[in-house]
Amino acid sequence: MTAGVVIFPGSNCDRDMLVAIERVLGRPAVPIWHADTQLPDTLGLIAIPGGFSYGDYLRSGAMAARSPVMRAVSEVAHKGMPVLGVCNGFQILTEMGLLPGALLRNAGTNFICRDAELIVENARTPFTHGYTAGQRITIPVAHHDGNYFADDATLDLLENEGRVVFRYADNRNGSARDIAGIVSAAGNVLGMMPHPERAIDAAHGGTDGRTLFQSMFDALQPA
Ligand SMILES: NC(=O)CC[C@H](N)C(=O)O
Repeated sequence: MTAGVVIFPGSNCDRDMLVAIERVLGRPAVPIWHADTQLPDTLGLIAIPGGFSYGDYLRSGAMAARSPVMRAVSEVAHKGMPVLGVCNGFQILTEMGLLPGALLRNAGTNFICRDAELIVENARTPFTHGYTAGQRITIPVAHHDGNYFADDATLDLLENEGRVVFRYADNRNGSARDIAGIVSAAGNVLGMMPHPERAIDAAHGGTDGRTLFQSMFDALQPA
């Protein structure tokens, strides 16, 4: 199984994501360029990293969502391949319609860059089964468009289906219902604003992100 990391012009967390996967999985991840139209055959997992794809023009993630490679990503996501979108990756997944809602400008309009305390709401997903429900973890955030928005009916649906995976313990960006991360109805697509790839090594100041990568890889191993 190979893990791929999609790279757009303006991505800036792609290297961190490649390194996080390599460190935790023990095998190199493959970079996938935005203009590619085909994905490698050996791919078992796709990560869409953070950054400012296409300069965040129009809206964060709007142009990346329409780039050639994302057609192929959408196809495999619909077939059940795990897809992790972090920060700009989450924005791209909502713009593609793979996840509901939108990421609006932060309440207060400031860029927020800090360690965020999260509550693990659902520890039964392929991405979070190594955590325990209710566990508090610290993962860094760095964004200006992290204010999760969806209408009330969608928010109720997400809550009722257990699709809210992470919540902010201290919500500074204004996200509806403190939502920091959600999964798709089928459970194989996770979007989250905090950066687990920035919390995998003690030198980062914390390693709470490691469990997310470990959970994903464990879920992919044949039984
Ligand atoms: N770190 C990131 O991925 C930044 C995401 C996005 N472009 C924002 O600032 O909201």
